[in-house]
Order: sequence, then structure tokens, then C-alpha cells
Amino acid sequence: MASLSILTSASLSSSYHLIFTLLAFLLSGLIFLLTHHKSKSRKLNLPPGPPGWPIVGNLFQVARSGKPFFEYVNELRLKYGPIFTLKMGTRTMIILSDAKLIHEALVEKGQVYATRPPENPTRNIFSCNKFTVNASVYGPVWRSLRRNMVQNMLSSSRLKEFRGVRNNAMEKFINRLKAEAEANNGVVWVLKNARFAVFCILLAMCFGLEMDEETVEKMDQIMKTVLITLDPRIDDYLPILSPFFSKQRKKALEVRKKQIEFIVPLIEQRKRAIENPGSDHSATSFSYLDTLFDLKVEGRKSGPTSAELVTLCSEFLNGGTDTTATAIEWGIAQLIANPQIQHQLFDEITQRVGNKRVDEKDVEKMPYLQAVVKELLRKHPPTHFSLTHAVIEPTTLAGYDIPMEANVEIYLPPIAEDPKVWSNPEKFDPDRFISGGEDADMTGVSGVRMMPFGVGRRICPGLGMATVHVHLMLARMVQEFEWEAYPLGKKVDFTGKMEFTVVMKETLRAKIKARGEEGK
Ligand code: HEM
Repeated sequence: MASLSILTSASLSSSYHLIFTLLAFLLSGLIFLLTHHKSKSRKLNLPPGPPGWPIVGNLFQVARSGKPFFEYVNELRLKYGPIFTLKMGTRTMIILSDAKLIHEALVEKGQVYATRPPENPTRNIFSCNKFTVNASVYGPVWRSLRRNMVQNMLSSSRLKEFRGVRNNAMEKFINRLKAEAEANNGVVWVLKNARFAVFCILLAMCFGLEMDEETVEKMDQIMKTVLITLDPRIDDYLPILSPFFSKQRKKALEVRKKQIEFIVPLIEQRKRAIENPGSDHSATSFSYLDTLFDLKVEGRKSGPTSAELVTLCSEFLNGGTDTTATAIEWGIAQLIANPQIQHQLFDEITQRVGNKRVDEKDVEKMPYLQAVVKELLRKHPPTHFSLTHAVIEPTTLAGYDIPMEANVEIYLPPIAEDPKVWSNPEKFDPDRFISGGEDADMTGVSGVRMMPFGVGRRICPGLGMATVHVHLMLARMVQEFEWEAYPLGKKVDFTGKMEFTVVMKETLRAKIKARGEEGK
């Protein structure tokens, strides 16, 4: 979620295999030395285990496997169980994938596990030395930034104030889908359009300015370039190699400069609009920026600098865009693969709202829609890893030492697919939450069963807003259109691919048919 590049660990994307495979062979000797030196000197207090214990994989092996990182981790999990260690160059990664262990760490010992590990130099450029909610270490800066974001933007009362923004974005979204379908024989791209709709909502909330499509596209382009620049590189794991990456560092600084040059004028525009009320017709009543201009950060005399404002706005935009759009893509894929679920959802919408457009207030009267969204987030958590955690002091978990310098990675999918907890976990079955009586508490307070938003002190603060967006978008999409596979009859391929989030490997194209006036 997670890094303004919010999803630090999740962005260990398959793309880095290419770089790794080339470089790793040359560097294998070096890695071997580093790995062995570190594992001997760390003196982990661990129970006896198979050969190679406690470190079950390293950078070289990950690269050599040629597999996406999450697939590699999943194989190790099946072999070594719910807690194991990878030595990724100079970094120690402890991977957790068991609900009880995660509850113990993130909820019961929440404060101990509430910090973040040091960032690499590229990330530091974009996070202004960790001046964001997601990257800041557990302490006064994190508390001030998070409190501000939650209380002033994401609380349920604040969220209601942006209902108009969401309704506008939904109308644009439906019209874009209609126009694309008209131009392409009824065929539309799902992720791209969903992404655009969420991005428009977040932009309006963030800057308090109505933007034309060109500005939105430009901003989107910049955000994507930033995310690509933040993709992990081999020198993140072996800093000794950083002199070989000076070109990439220079490029990162250029991208940062462009980002600042594009966003600062928008910040200035918002400032002028607040200082001279009524002077700017594109200005709306309230925005995230307004809360940041006067932000008091514990332990600091002055408010955020321009560069820090750019970083905080980017965090707000990135945190909720790809994550939400990814959920929509998987959701529509499941509705296509399960037409009876789509029918049942459409029936509920028609019964509850009749001829009018679904509004977010209607969602509470729609138990089946709620069940579909829960099942979607259980079966397809948009990120397969939570953000990387670290401990504020050395501790132990299940008898393992957890040292302060370790990256604690939470691998999410096995939790929501545990057959001890879920009946028939493979099946996409919203009814499990209705007649099946299963429970989907996503906060993990009383026990972890599924955790698409993380749990504990660093749980995603956007949980409430994201679920409003997913409910509303899915409901509007199903109310307006019937969704079918493209080409017609094609079986949906549910293989995932790790990018910033875990998207569908075969980007979803769907055939849509307007439902006609009687359906609205
Ligand atoms: C379906 C949509 C979303 C998903 C699946 C999601 C998922 C996550 C996850 C897994 C984390 C990491 C939690 C941890 O560190 O243990 C996270 C953190 C975070 N998310 Fe989200 N997120 C979503 C939407 C949003 C939205 C809409 C926003 C705000 C605009 C947002 C802002 C953040 C922030 C700021 C953090 C860092 C929290 C901290 O470190 O204290 N997310 N999210």
C-alpha cells in the first residue's frame, strides 16, 4: 500500500529478475561471502532445523530461481513454514505468513513492530528523508502525519464531505466506459479506467482543485515514472555496488525535480485560492493540502516545506490509486467468471435502489454487495506483502530472535486461504459471509483472518475510504453494464503479476452491454 511508493516490499517485482540475473552471476562470489559472513556473526537463537537453517534463501538464489519474488517466497513457505529468513545481500528479511504469529507481532506486541527499516537512498529522495506516514519511523513525525491524515481526511465524517467529488468521478467513469465501448465494439479495459476514476477522486481531495483531463493525465504519468524509479535495484541489497549506479541516481534526481516542478504550482494555486476566497472557480471547499499548510509536527518548529508537501500529496495519491483499481479489476474478473454472482448482485441493486443511480448511502442496505467486496478482498488482496515492518528493540517471535536491523515482511495471501480458518478457501463465494456465517473482520483486533489492509498500529488508514470506493465503483459498474469475457466465452485467467500491486497477468479486457433504462 505503501511507500510513495507505498508498497515497499510488494514492489519487489518480477522486473528486477532481469537486472538480478545479469548481475547476480557476476557477483555470486561476493554475495556468497557477504551471506556467510553475516549469518555466522548474527548468532540467531533458533531451534534446530534443516540444513542451511535459519537462512533459507539469499539474493543469488532468488535471482537464479527466475521466479517472481512472491512465487519464490510461497515455495519457501510451503517448505519451511510460517516464519523463515532470507539473506538478501546485506539485508535480513524475516518472512511471516501465519495469522497467529502476525497477530502476536502486529497486534499483541504492536508497538514493538510498529517501525520501518532504513530506506535506500533513492527512496529517501522521494520520501524527503521519511517524511511520510508510510515511511516514517515509529515516533513523533509518524504520529503527527498519521493523526492529521486520519482525523482531517479519512474519518467517516470527513469522508462524507467528499460525496459530491465521488459522484462526479463516477459519472465521468461511466461515460468513459460508454465512450470506449462505443468506439471498440463494446470492449473496454478495466484496470486503466478504474485507475483513472480513483485517481480523479484522490486528486480532487488532495489539491482541492478541479483539473482538466490533460493535467490529470500528466500527473498520472509523473506518478508512474516515480514508481518505476523506485523499483528495487541490486544496489539496494548490496550498497557496496552503489558507485556503479550513479547514472540511475542522477535519473532519480531528475524525476524528483520534474515531480516538484509539476506539483508545486498546483500547491501555490491552492494557497492563492485559500487566501483569496472566490477568486478561483476551480477551487473546491476543502482539501488535504489545506490540512498540511498549517500542520504542526511534534518536535519541529516550522510546517512542511514545499518539497515535503509534494511528497505528502504524492503519498495520498499513490496509497489509494493502484490498490483500489487493482481490487476492481479482480472483482470484475470474478463477476465475469461467475455470472450467477453478477446476476444476484444486479438483482440486489435493482431491488434496493429501483430506477435511481446507486449512491454510497445505499450500500448499507446491500448485504450481497458487501459480501462480494469482502470476498474480493479476501481472495485477491491487492498487495501480497504488507509494507515492511521493523522492531524498535530486539525481540523474539515463536522462539526466533528478531533483531532490530531485520526487515519483517508479512506475506498476506496464505492467511486468507488457510483451510483451518476458511471453508473451501479456493472458491470465490460471497455467500460464505451471508448463509455460511463466516466472519471478515479486517482490523485483526480480535484475531487475524484476512488482512488486505495490514493490522495493528500501521494498519492502512485508508481502509474506510478504500472500501467506500470499491463498493461504489462495483455497484455502479454492474448497475450500468452487463460484464462478459472478451473474446466472448473465453475463460478468465486468474494468474497474478506483481507490479506496484498484484494485478492480473493478462490485463482484463471485458465486453460490456448497457443494461437499458429499466435497469437503472
Ligand atoms: C483497496 C485499497 C487499499 C489497500 C488494499 C491498502 C493496503 C495497505 C497495506 C497492506 C498497508 C500496509 C500496512 C502495514 O504496514 O502493515 C497500507 C498502508 C498505508 N495505506 Fe493503504 N491500502 C489501500 C488504500 C489506501 C488509501 C485510499 C489510502 C489513502 C489515501 C491509503 C494510505 C495508506 C498509508 C498512508 C499507509 C501507511 C500507514 C502507516 O505506515 O502508518 N491506502 N495500505
